[in-house]
Amino acid sequence: MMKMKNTKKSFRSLTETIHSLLGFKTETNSTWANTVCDIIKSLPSTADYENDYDDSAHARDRDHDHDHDDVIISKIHGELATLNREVGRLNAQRRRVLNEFLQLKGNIRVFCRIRPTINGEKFSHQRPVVPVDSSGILVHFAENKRKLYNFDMVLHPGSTQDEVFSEIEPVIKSALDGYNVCILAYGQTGTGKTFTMEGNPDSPGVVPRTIEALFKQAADSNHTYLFSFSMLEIYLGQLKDLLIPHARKATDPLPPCLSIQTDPNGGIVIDNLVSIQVSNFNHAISLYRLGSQLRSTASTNSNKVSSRSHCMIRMSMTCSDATERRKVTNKIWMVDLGGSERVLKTKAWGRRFEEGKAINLSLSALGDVINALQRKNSHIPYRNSKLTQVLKDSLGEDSKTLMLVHVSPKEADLCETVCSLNFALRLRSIHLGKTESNETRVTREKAMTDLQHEMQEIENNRYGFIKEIKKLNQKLDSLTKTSTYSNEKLDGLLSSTSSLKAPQDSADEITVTPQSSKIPRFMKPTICSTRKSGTGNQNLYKRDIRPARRKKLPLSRAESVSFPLKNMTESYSGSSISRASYLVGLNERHSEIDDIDLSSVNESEANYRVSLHENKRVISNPARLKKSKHKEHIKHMKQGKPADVKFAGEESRYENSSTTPSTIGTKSVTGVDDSSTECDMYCRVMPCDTVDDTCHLNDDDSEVEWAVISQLSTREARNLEACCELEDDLRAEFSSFDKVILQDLTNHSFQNHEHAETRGFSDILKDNIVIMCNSVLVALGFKSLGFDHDFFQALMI
Ligand SMILES: Nc1ncnc2c1ncn2[C@@H]1O[C@H](COP(=O)(O)OP(=O)(O)OP(=O)(O)O)[C@@H](O)[C@H]1O
Repeated sequence: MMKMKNTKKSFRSLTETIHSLLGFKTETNSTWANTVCDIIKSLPSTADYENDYDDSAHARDRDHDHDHDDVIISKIHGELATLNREVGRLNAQRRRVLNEFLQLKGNIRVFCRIRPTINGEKFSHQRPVVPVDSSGILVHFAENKRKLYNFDMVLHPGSTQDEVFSEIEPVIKSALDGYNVCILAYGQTGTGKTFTMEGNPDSPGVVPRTIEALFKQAADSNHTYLFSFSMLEIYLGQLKDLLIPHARKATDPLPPCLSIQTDPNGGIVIDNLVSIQVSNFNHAISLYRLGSQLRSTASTNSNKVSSRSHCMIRMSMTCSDATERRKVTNKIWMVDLGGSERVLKTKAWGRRFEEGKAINLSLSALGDVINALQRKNSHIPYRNSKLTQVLKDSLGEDSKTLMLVHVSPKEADLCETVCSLNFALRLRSIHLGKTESNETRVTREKAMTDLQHEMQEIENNRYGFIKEIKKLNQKLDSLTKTSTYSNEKLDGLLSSTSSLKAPQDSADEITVTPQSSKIPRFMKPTICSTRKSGTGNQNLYKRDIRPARRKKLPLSRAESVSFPLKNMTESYSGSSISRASYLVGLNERHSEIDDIDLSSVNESEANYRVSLHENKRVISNPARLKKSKHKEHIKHMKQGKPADVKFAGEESRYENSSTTPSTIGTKSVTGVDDSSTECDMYCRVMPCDTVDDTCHLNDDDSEVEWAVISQLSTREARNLEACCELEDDLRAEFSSFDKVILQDLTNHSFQNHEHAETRGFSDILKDNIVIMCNSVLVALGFKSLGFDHDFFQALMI
């Protein structure tokens, strides 16, 4: 206090001193005096000093409070760190218990789902397939001939998608723990495999739920996961990438051939398979929807929209900061197997017959492999089908397999039902049934119950810790208005706490949980699923289907259209570029780039190209050019007219981007009416076929900042109308953007010439009138100067 008073005095005396100085120097130097006066004026008054003093006293008090708060905050931080460590420890324990539990349950588990009756199916006699409890099914062959089938779980006809998924969820946790996981939907055609895997918007199936759970659980964990999505089908024994449009005509370029390879660690790698890094659920689901549209389906006697192939969805995940994980990179396969069918019964012929045969053969090979695995045979016949080759590293010892066998409730299908049940039983009984003595079974079941209790305890403790963290966070919030560990995240953690469920006791009661009618956009059905729903399910699929006819999009023009391939090759090591004629420009410079981040298109796996520049981004789709357009382009080029594209043969592609940079130059396609420019950034794919071809692009590639070529083009994207459809897709996918514009670039190179050649009559008339007027004026000029026309003509000569 004394010190403060002294300071006050010294300030006062400073004013006095300056005032006295002013008096002393006034006569000698007026400028100096004025300056000093100014200083005096700007000096605070005495009252101000007093206020300052009070403020500083308060500030001191506040500082004191702050010091106190700081102590509390650092204490809370310390407690939070301890609690988080505890949660981490419990997570590790939970992982171990879960794994032990699943091992006891069996690494290969078989569930059976009975389809409910649909489309007014009626039963004249007693139901042929009756669930007796949560693990048994009674099949009535005849009046007094019945057989009981046991499974790990029986999902009765009324079981909801929620119930199905709750049984599957533990294996998803295993996937995040680094195990390869395989979920297979098996069964006769029309028994609901696709329904289980894909579901519908009201009751989404295993695939969307699994993807959602993966992202959610990964976000709740303490680690960073990188997910990538792939989708393929095995049709007539051939692998087809479902993220690349299929060739439809003989002249269409073939998509790259997929081949199954084994890496040095014994893992399976599918060469050329597109694998797109997905950053969130919406992104993955949009790709799933796109892939579903390309599935091979057909109408058969048994199912209106029958899958004629095995559809395989792969979510790969990499987590390098979790040492306790089984593998750094692992995957989860979700497979909608083709329907097993008796070809005689379905009366299939021709292609349908071939498809049925191929499906049956691969299913039989799958059965052999799982059977051999269960028996622990030294030889596992993986090589007998493409299906088992692809799943080789996800079916064995170190992975978790879940087979969902589907059966029909119809008496007419009894034969197929028994075949499916026997198939499933063959897989299951080997490790659990016949070879297991009663004593072992009791011990196993006891161990499982113990683990369940242990898991419950872990979850309770974890819950307690998380609640504690939440409270501390709130306290911290009130002190600092910031929190290191958001409560939303904690809410997620709390809701994700799970326990190992005991099998349900009663399966007889059929209850259908009403589903929410509010469905997220990504759950809206695909065209394929809408078709698949058939008449019986029309109420379930209420997608805003595109109008049958669409107005053509006006061509948007770009001042300069460029595609910085040379930069692309730096950021991406993809293997090929598809021929493409269409362009998508996005006008919005949006900050939520992560939402559409297709930038991490995988290594050497396909037709995707990514270029990343500062802020802008463009999405372009590779679509094939019409043959006629190729010819036109070539013709124009030969005539020396500006052309922006060169074409060569049909089949060849850039095989390796590292060989292409030197062949890719730049050339402008400017000269297009810029007043009509609608996009401020463009991207185009250069449809060069051979490495020798030179694709010219604009030197000024600053306009293209983000270039993502994805398979967003549908197979029909060959004309503008199809582009309109594509535009719809894009709008849906990237609704956060202001505008999505498609541009038919194939017309670009011709626009100048067309401009000259297609001038209207009015333009020609206007030109002629101008010439006439000029002539009259010149003539009048000469006349007025006194020269006659002879003189003028002489001049002209
Ligand atoms: N649990 C269920 N609840 C309601 N409808 C179902 C259920 N299971 C199947 N369905 C309906 O049965 C029909 C056939 O199902 P789905 O197409 O999924 O069979 P599938 O086994 O995939 O046939 P395929 O092998 O021929 O492709 C569909 O209309 C589907 O909506």
